[in-house]
Amino acid sequence: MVKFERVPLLLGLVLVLTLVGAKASEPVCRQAEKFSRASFPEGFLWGTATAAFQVEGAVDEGCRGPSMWDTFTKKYPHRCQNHNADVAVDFYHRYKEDIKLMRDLNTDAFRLSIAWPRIFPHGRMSKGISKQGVQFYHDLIDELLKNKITPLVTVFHWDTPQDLEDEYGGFLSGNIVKDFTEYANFTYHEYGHKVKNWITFNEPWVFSRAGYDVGKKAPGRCSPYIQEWGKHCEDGRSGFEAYQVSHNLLLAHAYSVEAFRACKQCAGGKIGIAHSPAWFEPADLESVGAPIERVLDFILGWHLHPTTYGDYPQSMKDRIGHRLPKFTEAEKRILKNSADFVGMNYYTSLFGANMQTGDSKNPSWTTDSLVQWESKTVDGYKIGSKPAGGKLDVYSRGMRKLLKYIKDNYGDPEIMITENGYGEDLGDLHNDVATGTNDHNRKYYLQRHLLSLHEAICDDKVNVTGYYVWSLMDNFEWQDGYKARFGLYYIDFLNNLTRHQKVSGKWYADFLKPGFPTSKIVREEL
Ligand SMILES: CC1=CC(=O)CC(C)(C)[C@@]1(O)/C=C/C(C)=C\C(=O)O[C@@H]1O[C@H](CO)[C@@H](O)[C@H](O)[C@H]1O
Repeated sequence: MVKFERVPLLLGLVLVLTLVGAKASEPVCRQAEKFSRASFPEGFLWGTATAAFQVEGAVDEGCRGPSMWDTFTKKYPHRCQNHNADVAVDFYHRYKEDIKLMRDLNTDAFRLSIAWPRIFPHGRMSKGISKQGVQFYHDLIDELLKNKITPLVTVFHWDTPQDLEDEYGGFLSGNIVKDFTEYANFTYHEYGHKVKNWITFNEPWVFSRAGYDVGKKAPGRCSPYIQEWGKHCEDGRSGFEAYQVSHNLLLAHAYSVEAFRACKQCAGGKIGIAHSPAWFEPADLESVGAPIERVLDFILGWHLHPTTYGDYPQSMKDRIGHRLPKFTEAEKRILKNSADFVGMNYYTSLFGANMQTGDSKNPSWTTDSLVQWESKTVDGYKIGSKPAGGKLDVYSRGMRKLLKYIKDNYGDPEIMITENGYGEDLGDLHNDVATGTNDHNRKYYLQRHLLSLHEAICDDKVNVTGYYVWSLMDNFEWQDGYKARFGLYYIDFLNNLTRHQKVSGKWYADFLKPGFPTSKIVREEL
């Protein structure tokens, strides 16, 4: 029998054992009267995200050199809606005003990217450094810090210096590893004492597949047999180049992380990659299990497996064979554990249908995975709702499932949602400010995803530490030009790029306002 006076002692022992048993990384959720930022763990970062090429403009200022996206938009205007990013939304000149908008949203974090050709206009240091470019990012970062907004810096968001494209084909060549590492290392040493959160690469899967397998994004390379885009591609080799590009990119990541970890002024900082997986549900019984595992390996494991475990997923090696480059043992060692956190950009989910055979004569990333992407099951069920004008199906559970999947399969890492947002094409009403700001669909999208995120953190105990809405404001949406709007602020392109807060922006600001009764939505309504 337990004697009364021993009870406190026993309770103390239980408490100690519980604390020892609990993982230090496990999130501590808080009770809040209303669903709001107060429902999330203390210290969670709330922000918005952008990328240099999509917002800055000023492409000829401060000695900036051209990037491959400048070339792509000028050489193939028809592949980008006849739009370019020469002015974009003029963030280069208006960043102070835009930081006020971030304050108005009650955000405390901001994801930006550095444009490589703004720092090294010709791609490498020996060919010149742009002092103005370097200064621009100092000014921007200082202004953020002055406003108590924590920067998350992406070193590379797709704007390869054109000179490196011309010299050796950019990421198609192993030469990029040295040049990228030099550039990244320069940024770490220049800004590492001010910036503690870093991302080396944005969305390697999209960069390699869309640029070098499908040909939809710069540099627009693919084989002629690729549906829809093949007719536009002047050069390329689908089923080969994307794997080579990612191989070089992964090595560039690993060597640059080694440089980051050796950089004294970067001490206390962390660095990762921003991935962009979709979640997949099986389209039929035949697709349950292995096919879904395989497509997740292809879309996420391709880059997350090497940076966690040092090599590509076995399913990719089995399927792609000699077309998948191999890492040496030394490279595997440097790749392993080369990310301090996992960045995840989440937008949508799809159904995956098992394919019996690939197309060995006409290889491509998609057929290599032996999984067909579908937006409906054979019975006609949709993965989620797609409001009129919306770019993608809305399926917030996919985000929760992916977070749990990463926790379970990649060693329970720290994760940041580095992008999440709703894109729409307003069609004929593109320039109608009232329509553009009345974006209830975006507000619902954010609400649903934040509820799923809360479940991932508080119920599944996934270690998520930040959330960034894509995007602060409408901007240059790559091959969709300015037609697709993602912002919490509407840009009036006909009226001096005036910024207008949308309904979604107002909602996010309220959600983030300390103590504000933001919303009556409860889980059952999901
Ligand atoms: C949007 C998606 C459609 C698909 O068919 C495949 C997905 C579901 C995996 C998908 O998420 C692909 C996304 C792509 C191609 C691009 C992307 O995620 O880009 C990032 O998102 C922003 C909005 O598109 C973009 O502006 C930003 O620069 C990118 O980081």
